Amino acid sequence: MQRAEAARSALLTSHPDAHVDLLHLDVGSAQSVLAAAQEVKARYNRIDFLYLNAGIMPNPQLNVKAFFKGLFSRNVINMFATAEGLLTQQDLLNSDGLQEVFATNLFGHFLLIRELEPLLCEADHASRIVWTSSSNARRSAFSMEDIQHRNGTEPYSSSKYASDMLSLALNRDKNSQGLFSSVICPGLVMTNLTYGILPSFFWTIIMPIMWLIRIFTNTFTLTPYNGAEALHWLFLQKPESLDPRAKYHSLTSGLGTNYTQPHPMDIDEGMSEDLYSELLDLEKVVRKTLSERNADKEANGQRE
Ligand SMILES: NC(=O)C1=CN([C@@H]2O[C@H](COP(=O)(O)OP(=O)(O)OC[C@H]3O[C@@H](n4cnc5c(N)ncnc54)[C@H](OP(=O)(O)O)[C@@H]3O)[C@@H](O)[C@H]2O)C=CC1
Ligand SMILES: CC(C)=CCC[C@@H](C)[C@H]1CC[C@H]2C3=C(CC[C@]12C)[C@@]1(C)CCC(=O)[C@@H](C)[C@@H]1CC3
Repeated sequence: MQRAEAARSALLTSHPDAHVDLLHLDVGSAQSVLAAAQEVKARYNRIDFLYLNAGIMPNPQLNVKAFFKGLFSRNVINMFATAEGLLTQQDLLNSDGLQEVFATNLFGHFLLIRELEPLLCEADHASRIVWTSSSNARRSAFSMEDIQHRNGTEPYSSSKYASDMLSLALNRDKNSQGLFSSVICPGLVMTNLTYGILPSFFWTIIMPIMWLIRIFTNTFTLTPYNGAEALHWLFLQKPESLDPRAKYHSLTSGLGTNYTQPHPMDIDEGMSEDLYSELLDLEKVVRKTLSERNADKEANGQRE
């Protein structure tokens, strides 16, 4: 919570009238999500905006050969914008027995939304969900037979594609109850996530090249401030005016101007509805396992 305290202090320095509450939440743990949601429900009776930004890309491996091949191909701009074919990750199982990337980037957020539905779905009041997705989300990385991506090497791409589909399904099912969901991509931003792919000194050395590439793609937003452009832009829009099938991209021009642009997502209604039901089924299993585990713990505690 130390970093959260520091962020809170910084916010209060720039906005002294703001009210900033902190809450501990590990989206990669079902138990933690349920506990945090209980706390939110106890503290508040309405949610206006829920930003689902937490995400991981563990053990990323860069395919150097594919990078140099792509560099001299006609696909070079797309390669820099989406990293298609460049990255794989090694995923692990978490304490709930779920794939960690799936659990953190998608399922934990799904469970949180489900728990907070009473605060999010009020017919007389619009609530907004915003997912931080990625231009790395790709249909071919996702399989309905393996939604957790147990058998592949691109769990990040798969989880982000799943979040795009889930957003569409939420809009279809919940717009009538006042809940609206949108998806953004912040572009390539220098954060701990990118420092996990290549070391920070390397990024510093190639920074002039990155500014040069920005002229051709505009997706190299590079700073968290620039990357947050689409989040801010969405905040200012009327939810009914937004396209549920669009991903809103933060972009930065060669001259450093920030803007937001919608791009159609490569998703279909049937598949997103199927994913939604799969997630509901998995939720039942996870809740059952948790309550059995908690009952066991209680019984053991009483025996001691
Ligand atoms: N950087 C980039 O180029 C891009 C990033 N994104 C997405 O942006 C989002 C933010 O990533 P970014 O800032 O780059 O990466 P960082 O690794 O710097 O930050 C990740 C954030 O997610 C939080 N987080 C991670 N795991 C958990 C968890 N189990 N429970 C709660 N919070 C968690 C971290 O919290 P804490 O600090 O407490 O650990 C941190 O705030 C991610 O969803 C990422 O996929 C999308 C496109 C491009
Ligand atoms: C810029 C140069 C000369 C070298 C860097 C090559 C790659 C490390 C880099 C190229 C495209 C980048 C990229 C991402 C990570 C780093 C790259 C692969 C992301 C996958 C990071 C996370 C995301 O969600 C995507 C939006 C990024 C897409 C581009």
